[in-house]
Amino acid sequence: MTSGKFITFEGIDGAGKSTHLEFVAGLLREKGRQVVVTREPGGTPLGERLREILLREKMHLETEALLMFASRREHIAQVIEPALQRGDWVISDRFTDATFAYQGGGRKLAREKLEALEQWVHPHLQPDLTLLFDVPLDVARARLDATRELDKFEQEKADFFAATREEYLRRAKEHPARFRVIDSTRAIGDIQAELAQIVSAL
Ligand SMILES: Nc1ncnc2c1ncn2[C@@H]1O[C@H](COP(=O)(O)OP(=O)(O)OP(=O)(O)O)[C@@H](O)[C@H]1O
Ligand SMILES: Cc1cn([C@H]2C[C@H](O)[C@@H](COP(=O)(O)O)O2)c(=O)[nH]c1=O
Repeated sequence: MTSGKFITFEGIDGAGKSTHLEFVAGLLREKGRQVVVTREPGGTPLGERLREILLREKMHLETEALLMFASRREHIAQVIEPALQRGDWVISDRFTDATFAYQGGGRKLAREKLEALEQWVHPHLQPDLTLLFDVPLDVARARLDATRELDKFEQEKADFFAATREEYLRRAKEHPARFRVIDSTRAIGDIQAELAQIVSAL
């Protein structure tokens, strides 16, 4: 059995990450891999119910961080770990970097608290590769406005997203072996050409 890998997609809302999930999954399937595509918050029946609450209801910032990690605990137990143990590849639309970026950067929750939760919930699990889709705020906002009704996070102001993006980029610098920063302002075809190179090197 080949060993599976864990790939996460990250970026501020509207950066374009979801556009490329199935493309990367398709590349891996062409190479004969079994691929599980999932997301956070969500990915399990309980996680999807938590997602509904998290994306709609206002709450204390610590409640929000705890619910993100509660959803994640279930996701790891029910989906991520079983898939990796089977030798499948897992692609998740967001994981713990999102909590550091949104609840830490955006909402200013102390990083030490998030590190403690990370140690509790997944002390031995980290993505093998994190693709960070990076765009300036105005580009992300224009993409969102063109597409849909905005959820609780998407309605946040520019300074929230500036801090979220900054924390993503800080983490990418902190973990250079794991992160690949993708310039997501480019045409979709150009981004996919880069993704194909990254995947073939895995
Ligand atoms: N490189 C690109 N150029 C132009 N438009 C793009 C590009 N990438 C994505 N888009 C468009 O931007 C919109 C948002 O993309 P997408 O849903 O992939 O973003 P996202 O980062 O997953 O957002 P969210 O996290 O809020 O779900 C979509 O309409 C998509 O077609
Ligand atoms: C995992 C995670 C997510 N969020 C936020 C980020 C997004 O605004 C939503 C998820 O929606 P998406 O469009 O499907 O990406 O939730 C967060 O604040 N903290 C997290 O840990």
